[in-house]
Amino acid sequence: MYAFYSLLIYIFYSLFRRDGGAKATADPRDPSQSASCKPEGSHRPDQPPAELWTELTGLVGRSESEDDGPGGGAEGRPTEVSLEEALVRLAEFLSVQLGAEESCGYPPDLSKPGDVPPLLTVTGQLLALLAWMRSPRGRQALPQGTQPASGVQPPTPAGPTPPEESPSFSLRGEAQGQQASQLEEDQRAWQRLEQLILGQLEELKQQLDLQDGLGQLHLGVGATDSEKRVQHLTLENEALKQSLILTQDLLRHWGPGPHTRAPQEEAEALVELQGQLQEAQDATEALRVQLGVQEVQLQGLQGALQQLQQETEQSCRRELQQVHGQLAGLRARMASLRQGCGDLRGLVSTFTQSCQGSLSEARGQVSWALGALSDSGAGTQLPEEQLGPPTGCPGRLLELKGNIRVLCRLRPGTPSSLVSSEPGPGGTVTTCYRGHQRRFRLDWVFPPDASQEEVFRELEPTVLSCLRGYSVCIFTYGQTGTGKTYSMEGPPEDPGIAPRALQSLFREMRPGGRHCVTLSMVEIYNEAVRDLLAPGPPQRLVVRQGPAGQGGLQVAGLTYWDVPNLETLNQMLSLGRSNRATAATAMNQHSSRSHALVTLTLRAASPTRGSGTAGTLHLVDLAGSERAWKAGAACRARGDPEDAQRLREARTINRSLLALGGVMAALRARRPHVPFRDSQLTRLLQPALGSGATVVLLLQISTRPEDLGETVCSLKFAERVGQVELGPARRRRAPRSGTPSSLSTDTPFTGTPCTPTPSPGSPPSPSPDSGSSSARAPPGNLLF
Ligand SMILES: Nc1ncnc2c1ncn2[C@@H]1O[C@H](COP(=O)(O)OP(=O)(O)OP(=O)(O)O)[C@@H](O)[C@H]1O
Repeated sequence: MYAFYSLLIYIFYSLFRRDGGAKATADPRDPSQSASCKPEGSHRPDQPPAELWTELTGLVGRSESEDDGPGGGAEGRPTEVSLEEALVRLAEFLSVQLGAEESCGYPPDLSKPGDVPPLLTVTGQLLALLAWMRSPRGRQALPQGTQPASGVQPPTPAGPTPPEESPSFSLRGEAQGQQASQLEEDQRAWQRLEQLILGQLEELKQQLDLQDGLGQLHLGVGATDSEKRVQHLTLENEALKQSLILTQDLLRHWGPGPHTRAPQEEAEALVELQGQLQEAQDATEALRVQLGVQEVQLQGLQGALQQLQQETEQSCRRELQQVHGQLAGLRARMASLRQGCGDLRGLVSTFTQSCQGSLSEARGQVSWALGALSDSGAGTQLPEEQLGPPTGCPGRLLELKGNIRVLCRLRPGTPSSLVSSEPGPGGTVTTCYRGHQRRFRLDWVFPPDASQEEVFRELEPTVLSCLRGYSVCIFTYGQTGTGKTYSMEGPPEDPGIAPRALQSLFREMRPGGRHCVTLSMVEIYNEAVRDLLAPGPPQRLVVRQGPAGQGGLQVAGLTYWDVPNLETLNQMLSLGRSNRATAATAMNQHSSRSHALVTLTLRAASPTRGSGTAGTLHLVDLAGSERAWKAGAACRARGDPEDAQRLREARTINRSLLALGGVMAALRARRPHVPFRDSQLTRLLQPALGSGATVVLLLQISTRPEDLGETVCSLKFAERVGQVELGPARRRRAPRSGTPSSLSTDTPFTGTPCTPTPSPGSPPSPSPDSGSSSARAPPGNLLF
């Protein structure tokens, strides 16, 4: 029982100390402090009843220790027990207590109001009070009730606007009225509860007094068990009394008490608080508005900054692009200047060489003339080649014109808007391929209706320069079926470049002249070099490098024919053509499946004891380029049993043409290494493409839309070839009377001796009316 009352006191103390602890500490009359001063420890029973008892006494002990205050020392201070924990302990204790009473044989009859133990009643009331105090209303009312009247400050003069002046006065007045009435109601409820608890405590006190009297009666009698129990109860009663007194003090002190603050004051305080709240809200709102304005300003500034950054970036980019453009322009200008400088250098060098050539030629002429005069008297006529350049030969102009020229001839056929041309010198071909328009400039463009005569007229000066010792190479290049063979050979009724060139050369040479013409003709079929003018069936020839120091190439077994006249030459050419490999392709019924190389050497003996000239004319009819997939598809569509053969031919042709492109690219870039050895074609063309040679590329293109891809490729190749510089054209000197072996390295093919036979597939035998052709038999391996 003692513990129970102590616990009750503790609960009260905890309740009120938590709610008004600060004030209780500050108040010297604080009952909790007086409670803590009470020597409750001395009232504890000598024999602890159970664990629960220990715990409860521990709780009380803790509350006492806590009550020691700040001066009590923090060392060994037990942890604070929560109110909830105390309540749980109280409930447990009650159940134990009731159980003990039941076990004693006089259980209380709870159905009768008179039999309900006052302890239970008081506890119930306390718990009800506790529940009310923890409710929102209790929380609201309790602090006000426990605050001393002095704590309420009267409204200051500088406080909020008087209610009469405030527009929200009526509303606030209503709120204040409601709060005041609620306060009064709570106060009345509190007083009722207080009265009730006090009454019950009084009843409890009376019962305790009764028990106390009984205890004193028994205390003096003896020391039986009942007496001991009575003594114990007496002590417990004593403790209860003290607890009761303490509880009353607590209630008196911490109860609502008389309200010192009038409702009017409360209302004024409320108004003031509301005013302060309103002010705070206004200030907050103003700050919020200010914040919003500053945020807007910040956003504006950020936007401006971003715009400024973008503008700066754009202007920087523009300037950078301009600088790039200027740089590119300057680079291009520098390149063109460099090129112009190179051209000028070339021209100067050409001109110098030309002058030197002319000078030496003049010297030779003078010396020859002097020799002739001394040998045969003043009436001796000068040889015709020394009288001046042949008619139609522009002489030095040819050298200055450039050593590589690219001409383009359009094959007749369906005109297409995808390929257009501006014919004539410096003409252009414009293609529109895959939506991309491209313009190619060439040295000369022949329209589809250009005649063979027109084409040759442009080439004739170059051809005739061979008579003066120049090395000239004319080759036709283009897609299969575009007219390469037509342009080079031509039909008998409309001959092409080769027959016209030979005719022109023999016309210029004049019968009885000092020129000696030799001829050789080979084809390259599937990378095999074959002699088309061999007396027997065409044999595969071996091409190899000449002995060190002599340079050039060796083509072992190649026949080399002296041609006395044009008729014999034409006969031999037609024989060689007939030996050439042809086959039907998708684009051409008589497609040349090999590259054909005709080489004519024109040696002019010098009238003096000096060296003569040795001009060379290479006429090359290349096999047509054909895309492999196209060739394969065409073969399959035709159902040709020799499909594989055609496909192989197409691949070999393309490979060798690719090698030719590689050689042209290396020459154009002036690389130290030119890959002449990549194919048999480039190996054989090496002398014709060497330094000082004159090269004419006749590009054949188709205007058909389906051939547009190949046409563009061919034009690109021609463009690359046009950029090659072989240096100024140079004349070749030949020994005064030499054999082919003594010719310079660009002298064409020489061959092993053979006896001409009239059988088909071999060179024609000499005929009395047409002169004679004879195969030369140079000593040993002959140079190419
Ligand atoms: N300018 C032209 N005028 C008239 N006919 C032409 C012309 N060009 C080409 N042809 C004709 O086109 C056909 C193919 O010509 P050609 O054999 O010369 O082509 P190619 O380029 O040599 O083909 P391939 O590379 O397959 O040998 C021939 O029948 C030829 O008569």
